Amino acid sequence: MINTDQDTIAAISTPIGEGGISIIRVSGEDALTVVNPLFKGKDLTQVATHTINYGHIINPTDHQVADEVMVSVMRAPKTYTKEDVVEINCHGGLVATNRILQLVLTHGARLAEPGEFTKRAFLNGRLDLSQAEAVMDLIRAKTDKSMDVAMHQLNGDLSNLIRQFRQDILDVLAQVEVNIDYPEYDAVEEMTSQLLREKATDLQQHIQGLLKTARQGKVLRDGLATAIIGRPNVGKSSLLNTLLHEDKAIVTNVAGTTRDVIEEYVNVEGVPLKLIDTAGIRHTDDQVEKIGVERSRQAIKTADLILLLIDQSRPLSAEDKDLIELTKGLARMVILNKTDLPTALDLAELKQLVGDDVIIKTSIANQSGMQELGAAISHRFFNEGIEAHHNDVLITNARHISLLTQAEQALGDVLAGLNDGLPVDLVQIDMTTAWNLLGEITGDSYQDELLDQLFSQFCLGK
Ligand SMILES: Nc1nc2c(c(=O)[nH]1)N(C=O)[C@@H](CNc1ccc(C(=O)N[C@@H](CCC(=O)O)C(=O)O)cc1)CN2
Ligand SMILES: Nc1nc2c(ncn2[C@@H]2O[C@H](COP(=O)(O)OP(=O)(O)OP(=O)(O)O)[C@@H](O)[C@H]2O)c(=O)[nH]1
Ligand SMILES: [Mg+2]
Repeated sequence: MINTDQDTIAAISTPIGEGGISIIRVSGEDALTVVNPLFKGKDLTQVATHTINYGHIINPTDHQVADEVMVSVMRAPKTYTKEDVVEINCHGGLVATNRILQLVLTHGARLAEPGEFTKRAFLNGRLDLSQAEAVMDLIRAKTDKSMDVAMHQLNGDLSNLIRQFRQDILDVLAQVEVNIDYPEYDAVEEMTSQLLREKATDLQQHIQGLLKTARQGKVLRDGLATAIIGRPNVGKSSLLNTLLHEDKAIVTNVAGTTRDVIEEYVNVEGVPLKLIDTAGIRHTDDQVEKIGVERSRQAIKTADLILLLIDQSRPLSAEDKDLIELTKGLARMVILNKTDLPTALDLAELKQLVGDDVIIKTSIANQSGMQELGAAISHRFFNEGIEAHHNDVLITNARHISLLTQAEQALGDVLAGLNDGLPVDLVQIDMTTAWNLLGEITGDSYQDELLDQLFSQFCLGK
């Protein structure tokens, strides 16, 4: 296979569409010699590094001006990729941006693959693998909290922890080697297995602790999936709109207004929620509504939290009772809405049906009860310990979870081997396996296929 890691690459690094400014990023040995002949202004090969330079991009063949631009020149190695980087800042818009990209591509650069700039940052040693993954998490972050988690990972907090684990394993393996080389001392075998046992137990506990953060990490990254459930017309879409401070979902007094599931991200009292407004659940012969109802049932199954809305201005209906039954045992909060209207519901009966679940009274129309609802959500969230590790490292990535799980198992094998009295050199193998698995998280050991697969999920231009 031809190695293309030395090519000079180019891509549009800003979203495609109308905007104030667009950036075409060029990286590689020839970045300057590719862009310079297209630039009318200062001689870019002569300007100081890390300067931005005003001028025009021209087509050298017909001398037509493509756009008025600012060009940043950043020479290796202090750049994002550690290669020479040139960034052309042009007017935002499809035409100018594509024109310039085309010119760059026909004058010596090739189109970058998705994530290729960041891949080079990794290959050239500026980032490790978990930091490169954090770059993508940053871009995808939907809440402040998930941005913070990704930022910590980009800063190397996870990498440092993993490196420490690996160093500990190396130290113990080195000690074991020394012991094996000097078998004349008494009880050396005893000491060696004691050493291995202590370290394996200690690391196993650390890794188990990390794996515990994974669920929390997922919530912080993706938001707590919160399904708003209830029969038609109870005020589900009104609740979504109120929490969002935006008229996102259609609200009418017609039962069956919402037909499809609507998802929106919102922060409630510091809790990142992925709110899911659903179609009111009832029996219906309407084809479209039927599908919506089916999707609502699906949303119940996958939700982390269920907000069950009930209209307290009406008696509990059979549909309400069905929904109470359907959501029984799930993480659920009951919201009694329309408290601005006279009460027609039998509260004692409801309490009997929902047991110990939190019940919150609201009038979404009058914005009352919203603070209580926010407080109840954050109380529930933080009391479940979601925030407990908030200054520590959080695991958010499926690849990391899988590798940590395997490493934890390898350490379990170390302990089992010691208990079964296996020879130390066999136990060492499991210890080394744990060391290798941890190394895959930071990319200290990796395979090319992994890199291709990982970076191909990135955005173009990143
Ligand atoms: N125009 C522009 N804005 C951008 C980026 C970019 O590439 N271009 N970034 C891209 O994602 C982010 C900033 N991240 C960056 C991270 C490291 C380096 C860098 O040059 N690092 C060098 C030297 C740092 C220094 O001068 O001290 C290094 O670490 O060796 C640049 C950008 C967000 N904003
Ligand atoms: N009086 C009163 N009316 C409310 C309150 N909350 C919502 N409504 C009204 O109830 C009606 C239904 O509200 P929606 O938010 O569309 O109800 P929904 O549960 O999303 O209904 P479907 O999408 O049909 O399942 C609208 O006319 C709202 O204005 C409230 O607290 N008090
Ligand atoms: Mg609705």
